[in-house]
Amino acid sequence: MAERRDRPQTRQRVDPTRKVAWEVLRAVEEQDAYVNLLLPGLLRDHGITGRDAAFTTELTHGTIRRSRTYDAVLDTLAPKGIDAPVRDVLRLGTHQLLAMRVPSHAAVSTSVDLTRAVIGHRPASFVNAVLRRVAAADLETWLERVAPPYGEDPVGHLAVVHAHPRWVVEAFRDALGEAADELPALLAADNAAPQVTLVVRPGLAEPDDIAGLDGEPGEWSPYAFRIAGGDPGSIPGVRDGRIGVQDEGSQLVAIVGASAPVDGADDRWLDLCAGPGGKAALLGAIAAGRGGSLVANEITPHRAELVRSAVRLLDNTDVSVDDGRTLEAAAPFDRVVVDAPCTGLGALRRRPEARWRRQPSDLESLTALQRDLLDHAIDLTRVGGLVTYATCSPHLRETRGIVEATLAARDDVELVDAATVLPDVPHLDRSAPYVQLWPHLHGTDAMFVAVLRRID
Ligand SMILES: C[S@@+](CC[C@H](N)C(=O)[O-])C[C@H]1O[C@@H](n2cnc3c(N)ncnc32)[C@H](O)[C@@H]1O
Repeated sequence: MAERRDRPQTRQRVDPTRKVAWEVLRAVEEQDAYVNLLLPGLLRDHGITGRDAAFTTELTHGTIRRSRTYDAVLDTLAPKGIDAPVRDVLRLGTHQLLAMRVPSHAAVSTSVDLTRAVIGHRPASFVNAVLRRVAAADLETWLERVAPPYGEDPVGHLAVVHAHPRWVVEAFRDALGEAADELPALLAADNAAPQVTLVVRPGLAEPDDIAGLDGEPGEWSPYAFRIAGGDPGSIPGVRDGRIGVQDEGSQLVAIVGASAPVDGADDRWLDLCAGPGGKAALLGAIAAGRGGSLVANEITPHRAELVRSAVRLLDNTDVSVDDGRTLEAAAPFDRVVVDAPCTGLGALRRRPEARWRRQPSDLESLTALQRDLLDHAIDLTRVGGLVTYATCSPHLRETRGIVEATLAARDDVELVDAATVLPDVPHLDRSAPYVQLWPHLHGTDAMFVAVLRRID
């Protein structure tokens, strides 16, 4: 009997949505899995669709985003330690109790059933006892108990309340600069699911292609259309590549890259870091409308395949698979876009696990790569041509730090005011020559853009 109780009870009735969420949490912890890659397949395999799929997605994403905050709650209730598989059941239960509208009895009993089904009988009463104590207070009350007081440790307080690592809170505070009082709003925006935005690629799609869709045009990109919901993959134009799914911030990066004023010839364009190809497809489509061509380069072969797929309708766009630090070209380019590999701290809304996986030490290798890529991009640009440098991170070492170090080291480039290229976009710090977008102000990822002109 005892042996049977210690094994998972395979015949135990278990809610498939919660079981899938638990499996994703385990894979994130044990195998460094990516939620966005793993979850859709598991939903399909288990036949979870519609409202159940939306519930599972919110349960998984929300729990992982807030996992360290929930750990602070759970550790006060179980100070002797919690085994990792049990902790994941408790994190899911805690999210249902404190952040979803799941009635307490349902959140607790389904967590107990889940424990019996996937771990065994023994921890079930422990899970029951801990979750009943979690349910005894609401989120606000728990946060007051487990977060350091704001007055004593503002960064530590915000880190727990908004579930971000301390170093990320500090990086955002530094990037906001004089607007540091917006930090709580920025952190809160990072915990909300982003709206799905389409890019209606010019010259490929017609207004008719989105006519029947429930949504509204984007605010600043003429190509953006924000949809109210549903699966964008079911839209015919998306399936055949005339329309894409692309954050409006990413569209604005491509628009700056394509529109900052250049003197003279303007028909040879390069996207140095193109995978998976969202910006390349928009840049290529804009270039095609002006009679220009694009080389879309990507170092990783499987990501270059994604670029090929994204630009498959554009006969002015060639894909190359090369290291952007050493790529050779027959002739220099009029425009080069460097959408550099970065920490991705500006897109945390999209990747629930990323905030906990990224480490400050990642900055060393990334900033060295960013410097080298920007340097080589300048080498590949003709005199008078433009280099657009972008990151989906607002971290100052990856943004201004890279641009300023490059300007200090070279006398053949000057800074162009990128913000003037987007005169209608509000909330840009127009005293600086850069564009920095923010989730809490623009509803976009926190994209950074700088433009440099080759002068010698
Ligand atoms: C931020 S992503 C680019 C996103 C892309 N522009 C888009 O909009 O879909 C950076 C890309 O740079 C690629 N990369 C990394 N190191 C590189 C290198 N040395 N040369 C060229 N590409 C590189 C990465 O594989 C990744 O696909």
